[in-house]
Amino acid sequence: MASMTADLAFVSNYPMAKASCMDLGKRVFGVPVSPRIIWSNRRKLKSFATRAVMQVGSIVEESKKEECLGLDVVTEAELREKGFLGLRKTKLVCTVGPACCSYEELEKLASAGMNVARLNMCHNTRIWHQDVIKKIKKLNHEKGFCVSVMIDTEGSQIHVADHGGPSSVKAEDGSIWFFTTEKFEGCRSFTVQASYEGFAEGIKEGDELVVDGGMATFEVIERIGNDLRCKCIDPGLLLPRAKLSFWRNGKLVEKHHELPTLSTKDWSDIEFGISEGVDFIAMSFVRDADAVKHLKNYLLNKNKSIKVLAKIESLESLHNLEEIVEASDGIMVARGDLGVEIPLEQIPTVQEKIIILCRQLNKPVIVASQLLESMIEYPTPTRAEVADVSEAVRQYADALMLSGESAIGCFGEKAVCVLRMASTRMELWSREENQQPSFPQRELGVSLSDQIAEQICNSASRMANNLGVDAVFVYTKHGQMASLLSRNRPIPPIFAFTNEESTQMALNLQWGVIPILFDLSDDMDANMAKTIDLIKAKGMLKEGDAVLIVSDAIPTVYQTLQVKVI
Ligand SMILES: Nc1ncnc2c1ncn2[C@@H]1O[C@H](COP(=O)(O)OP(=O)(O)OP(=O)(O)O)[C@@H](O)[C@H]1O
Ligand SMILES: CC(=O)C(=O)O
Ligand SMILES: [K+]
Ligand SMILES: [Mg+2]
Repeated sequence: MASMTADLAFVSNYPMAKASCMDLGKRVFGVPVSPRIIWSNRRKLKSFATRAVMQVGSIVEESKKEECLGLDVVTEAELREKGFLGLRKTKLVCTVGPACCSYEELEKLASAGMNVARLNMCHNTRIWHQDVIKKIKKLNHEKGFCVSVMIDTEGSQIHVADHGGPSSVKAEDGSIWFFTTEKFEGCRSFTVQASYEGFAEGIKEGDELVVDGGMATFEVIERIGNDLRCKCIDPGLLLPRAKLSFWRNGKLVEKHHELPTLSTKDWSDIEFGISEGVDFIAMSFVRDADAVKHLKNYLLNKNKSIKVLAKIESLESLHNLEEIVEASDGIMVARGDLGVEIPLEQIPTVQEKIIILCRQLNKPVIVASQLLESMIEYPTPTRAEVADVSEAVRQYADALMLSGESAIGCFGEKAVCVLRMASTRMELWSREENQQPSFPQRELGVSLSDQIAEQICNSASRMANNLGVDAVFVYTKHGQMASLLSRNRPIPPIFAFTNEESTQMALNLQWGVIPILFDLSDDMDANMAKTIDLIKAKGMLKEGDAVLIVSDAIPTVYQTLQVKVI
């Protein structure tokens, strides 16, 4: 049987330590695979640890004046309070809206743990969004936060343009309503404006018109040109921009294929995002991989390293899930609109399936919508909401997202704290009480295109867990190895040092990764010595602490790897 061995270069000046590492590598894996690492272990290699740290200590004396560690203020505070293993791994995304758009409110969200700010281009003006982006960049620059910016496209969706009332309107059982595409000013009672011209096309008498995934339901009783006369059969509320879907014989009548994934307005919003230097573009209502590839190529041709996230929120996207995940830089499980297109009871299993697929294909995944919905109005979440949040963390999603809770709610900061506390608690439970194997290797069955990097990171993560190291340091240009390490969901946090700001901001979304902007040199020994020293100088790393180091930053070091298939 063919077996693969990797003979990898150690970045270490200590022959004795190197031999011990190799030996331990063999014992840990049972095969001679050894990632290029330098590490010291409190328990197993005490003498080497002392020597290594002393060596590093002498280097810091020389470099003290010129460097500072670009660790963000939130991580630094958390690290001081809880230590390496207490750092939160699950990332938090907050939607910015009128309730949190001031500098002070944004600062509160950032302090509470917001990693990414999301701007939904459905709402408000570009000037408003520009102002928010400026404030976030100012907070990062002046106050030492590290918050990335995401814009979320409006997409082409069939929704209520106007329902004839100022806010919500009740539809009573048996009441007759007109749904029209005719544009009119002001209110007409029992008349609802739909956003899309072709809204009534293909719709027949007897079809059901479902509002917001079940908030209210109507039966189509007559089609009159572009209008539908409908009877309310399940009373409920019509909210502004309520989503509309049609059902026939218990199946969704799919209408998205009639609409472009990126409208003219979406392209203008993308241009806006590019010029404002956003880090992520989340594409609404992605149907297949082509739209994602198109946007990615567009950005590539403009030499922009903005990450493209595909939102899974239509039935069609579920049919093409694998190709969409493959084509994108990350995924959002957009449960709000997804719940309009599939029965609600299917959401939990679909969510888990998407999270597993994203991990296999190494793409970050965000779980979004209604996580703490009741906190829009109340200062405490329901028990069911906390259970939902914890389940997403237990499934190892990369990130959790707040929508209305932060955008329009009265308790946005508190909602972030609830997410933070629930995630930290569940991460600890999974790990310490050993309820879940920390390394579910079987779930990572797929081999990615760069097998060497994949194997190094799998092995490194396993070593980090088995040896009980305090932290993993990765030196990375484009974030590849940081992301491959994160994919393994190792126990220690992953400190990713990169000299590319776009890499730093993109890694902000990845589970367990603390991205740090650092002036990497071509000398790996110097990089290691400097970064270890800088963390040590802040009192965060003590003698005897163990750090495992991986790198994809320097091509010449990378090329010293050899892989033999025997
Ligand atoms: N920039 C904004 N200005 C005004 N209101 C906003 C803004 N962003 C969000 N909101 C409000 O917060 C609510 C929740 O926001 P969010 O953008 O997450 O809605 P969503 O329906 O989940 O997203 P999507 O439209 O992408 O499906 C919205 O219904 C809207 O009322
Ligand atoms: C976030 C979003 O777009 C949704 O849940 O529909
Ligand atoms: K949107
Ligand atoms: Mg949506």
